[in-house]
Amino acid sequence: MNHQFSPAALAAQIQSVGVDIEGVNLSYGSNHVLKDVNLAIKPGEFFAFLGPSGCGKTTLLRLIAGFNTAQRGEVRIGGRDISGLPPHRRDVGMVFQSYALWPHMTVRRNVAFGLEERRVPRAEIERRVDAALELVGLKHLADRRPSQLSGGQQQRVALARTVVVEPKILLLDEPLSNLDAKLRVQMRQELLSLQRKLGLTTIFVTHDQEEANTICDRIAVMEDGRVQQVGTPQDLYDHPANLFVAGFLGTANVLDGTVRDDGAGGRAFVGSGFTPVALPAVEAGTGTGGKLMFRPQNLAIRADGQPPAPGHSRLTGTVRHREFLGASIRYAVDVGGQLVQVDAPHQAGDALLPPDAPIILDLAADKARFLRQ
Ligand SMILES: Nc1ncnc2c1ncn2[C@@H]1O[C@H](COP(=O)(O)OP(=O)(O)OP(=O)(O)O)[C@@H](O)[C@H]1O
Repeated sequence: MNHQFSPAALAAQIQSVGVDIEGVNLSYGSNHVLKDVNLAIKPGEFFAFLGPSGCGKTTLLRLIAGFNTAQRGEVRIGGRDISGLPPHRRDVGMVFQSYALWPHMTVRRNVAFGLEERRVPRAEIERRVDAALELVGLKHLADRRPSQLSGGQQQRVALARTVVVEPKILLLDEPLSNLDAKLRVQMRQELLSLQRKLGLTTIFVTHDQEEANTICDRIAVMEDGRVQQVGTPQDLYDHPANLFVAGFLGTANVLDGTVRDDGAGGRAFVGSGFTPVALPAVEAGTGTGGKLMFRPQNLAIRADGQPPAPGHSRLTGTVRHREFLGASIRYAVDVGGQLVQVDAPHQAGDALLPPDAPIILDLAADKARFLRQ
């Protein structure tokens, strides 16, 4: 192997491979934790497992790493079934929430450790460690111990230590959760730029939708051991498959109602406190009950007397409370006994609506989604 031992050469050594998870079921005793999980992660993709605490994200990640065993199903890396392989033969690098650095070793020795275990020649170790430290911007701190580093720097050491052995897949288990809010934002951009430089297929576990949205190409939203939906952040936000996904990726307004004929050969959603909302693409028979989901920014406040704009439904309600957010005001509005949130853009000098004020809202019908559950 002709290593140049620069960050670019380290990147060139990494081959992007895909990860396929098929029909995976895993139980701890009677606790069925992963339920028929199927996922196809593409080579070079930055992919997130996103979901609330206890939904099985870490269990799935550890299954890929080889620390857990499924009762049913298969995991393939680069097309090869790795279910029978122990962790050290899977070419998988994992970064833990706690970093798991050796406290008695310098940064350099921490990063070198995996290469020493693999009995890589000393001179090659030195050069590869230099390249990995340069990649994460820590060459100047190579002789410090972990306790002499900030949280963000320790995180970078953990990353350097993982990528220096040139894994095929990088697994990150809530890697930013021990950092303060400002550093978390900075580190997520660093993670993204490192991942792009290396082109390394990366799976990132998080319960923080903003983190997943800002850095990941695609996200699998998980709930109670099942994958609810897979898509780009924008897909999931704009076209959630169900109420769980809608509510997990941002604020979701939900109105109860029923599908009815609109009298012109189409369908409309009908309920209390709003005029019928056209549902042009919905495949639900008349009389089907369901929910209409839309975002706070899909509503516009109208002055009394203005007719609804074309393609809009009219909602009438009462302001219950408001939050001043600077650039906008979020009003919580009672519409026919159901609470709806609306974001109104704010300019200096604008008057705010007080609690108990009547309010008229227009909903852009093409932004609303009919959901059966
Ligand atoms: N080693 C284990 N033995 C028994 N049960 C476990 C074990 N590890 C996890 N569990 C259980 O499996 C379920 C899923 O846990 P997991 O850690 O995968 O969730 P998670 O989505 O990663 O949550 P968090 O965000 O809190 O880490 C939980 O009910 C948990 O209690």
